[in-house]
Amino acid sequence: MTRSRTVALVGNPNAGKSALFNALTGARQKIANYPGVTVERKAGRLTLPSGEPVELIDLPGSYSLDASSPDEEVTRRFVLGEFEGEAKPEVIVLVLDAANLEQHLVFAQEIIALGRPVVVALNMIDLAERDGLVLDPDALSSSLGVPVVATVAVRRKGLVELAQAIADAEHRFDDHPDAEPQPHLTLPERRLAARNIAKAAILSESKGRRLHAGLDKVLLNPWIGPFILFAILFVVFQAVFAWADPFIGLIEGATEWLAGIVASSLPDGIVRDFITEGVIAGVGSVVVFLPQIVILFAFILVMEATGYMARAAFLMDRLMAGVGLSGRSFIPLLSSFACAIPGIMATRSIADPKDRLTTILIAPMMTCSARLPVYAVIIAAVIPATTVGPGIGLQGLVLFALYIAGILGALVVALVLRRSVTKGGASGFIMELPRYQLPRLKDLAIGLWQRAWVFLRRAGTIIFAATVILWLLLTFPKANEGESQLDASFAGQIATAMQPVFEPVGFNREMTLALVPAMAAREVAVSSLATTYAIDDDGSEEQTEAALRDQIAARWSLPTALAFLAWFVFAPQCLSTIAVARRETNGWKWPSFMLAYLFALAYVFAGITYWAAIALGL
Ligand SMILES: Nc1nc2c(ncn2[C@@H]2O[C@H](COP(=O)(O)OP(=O)(O)OP(=O)(O)O)[C@@H](O)[C@H]2O)c(=O)[nH]1
Ligand SMILES: [Mg+2]
Repeated sequence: MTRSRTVALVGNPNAGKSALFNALTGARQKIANYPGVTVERKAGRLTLPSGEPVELIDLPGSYSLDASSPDEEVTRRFVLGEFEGEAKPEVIVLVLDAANLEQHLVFAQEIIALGRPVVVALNMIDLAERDGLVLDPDALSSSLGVPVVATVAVRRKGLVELAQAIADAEHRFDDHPDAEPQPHLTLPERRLAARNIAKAAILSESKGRRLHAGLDKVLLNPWIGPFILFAILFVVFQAVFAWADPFIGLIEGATEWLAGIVASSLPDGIVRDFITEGVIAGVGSVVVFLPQIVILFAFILVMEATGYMARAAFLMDRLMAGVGLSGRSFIPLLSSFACAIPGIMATRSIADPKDRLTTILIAPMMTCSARLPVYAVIIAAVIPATTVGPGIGLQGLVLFALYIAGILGALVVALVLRRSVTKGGASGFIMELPRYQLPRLKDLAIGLWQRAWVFLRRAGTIIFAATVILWLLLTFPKANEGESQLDASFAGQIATAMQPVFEPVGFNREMTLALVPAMAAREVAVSSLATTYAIDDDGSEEQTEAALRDQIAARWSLPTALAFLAWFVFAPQCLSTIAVARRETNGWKWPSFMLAYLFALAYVFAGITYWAAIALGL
């Protein structure tokens, strides 16, 4: 009995092997637009044009014959005939993605060098053409020394030609069975050769595609790429301070004007106090940060729209793998820079439950936009607006450092969690990179408007409510003659009771007090301080963000202010985040864990910052 001959489909992940397999055999293998779909070999029957049946084997995608993962191992063993009782495949069909030819040629050379009969299926030529790339299969064939057939697996194009080439390859090899394996090339040598072969196969390439390829070469370069990303982020945080000032001035002017009108038109009394100290000082002190939030999001939206953000994710993938997370966690973590709530919801796209849990647990450490007002007001108050280099403002630098502190903290925590409570292997991830595009002004405007609206709505609802409650607690009971209102009030009493806990990390009583309403939303810390100082400082007529800044500058020492900033890098100051974490993890166990470890981190880091600053004589 003669065993039917076998033909194997080999190539990089996502080249379209399974799609070709299905088209050639009528099978229904799972295909999908991401690498690593096929993880086992699957056999089917292919009838050659001569009517002769052969066994076609679909193999997992692979980057190299030096297998690193179990699925790649299957491919290697099959191609080299290492499976017990199975012969080597008679013909290897090497499936290449025409749109990513250079990358795919790296592995292709390794296969061709085996000296076995090979037919190249130059697949996805439709995508290449869509991108403005016209390839010459004959040129490719003469560089590689094997037949090349252009195919579009999903549209059944080139299938007959491919089957014929398979039949021919078999016979040609039967005639010259003595083909010698070629000398082994190292990976860098194969990379270089891949570039030259790919270049030689290009008939024409549109200007746009060349530009995009050139951009990617720079932006995704393993050395230059991260540097550029870092530089861009650096500029963003500089801009948040440098560009916002005139706009902040406008809003401040408007608040002052409003406060003036209220002060002169309302009679002295509780209503006037409520409006000036509670609403205008409290809510107004938060609204003033709108320009900074808009600037931050303008940058983020532009990076998303141009396709740069996906490249940033790609660059971060290796870093993420280093701490046991996959690049899949990047997008959820990135959304957490706006707010941890959508970020935690976005983790639903992470298949591995432990990957997902780890991502949820660290998401609150990404600096959400609610922290920006807190950071901004304290930085403006205690960090001098000097420059530390050409065009580098110290305030922007400190803000940048706070964002980095949150990211580093998250990475370290992920590393620890992945070795302890959420132990497990990291899953690989390679993402499709979208094409570069110029952002559309209209989309940008809509995106910014949405962000601004979310922020203003928060100011009008949750921040307003928390400020009003705090104002009531600060205003009653009324102080006796000679007593300070802060000491006498309910809020003051609460703060005094909590103070022993926070005294060791350098917090003063107003800061301690601000922590409580800030559980509703972090920005409330700002409005709370503003209201507290407005009530405490009855002499002043000015009750704006500028006044708050002056109060902080006058009353807080630098170590105290830095400790407060360090606290907010980590503290899980937001009940809605905890509630979402509960919903997404189906229970209180993980949210409680999250609360506990984040508060502990916040406390420890505030303390370290405070005492280190004192030791440094700041
Ligand atoms: N436009 C176009 N899409 C294709 C073509 N061939 C495959 N695809 C698509 O490319 C994606 C990947 O195809 P698969 O067949 O799963 O790729 P694979 O090589 O088996 O990938 P792994 O199993 O992960 O190694 C799927 O979304 C296919 O629909 C083609 O010629 N043209
Ligand atoms: Mg497959």
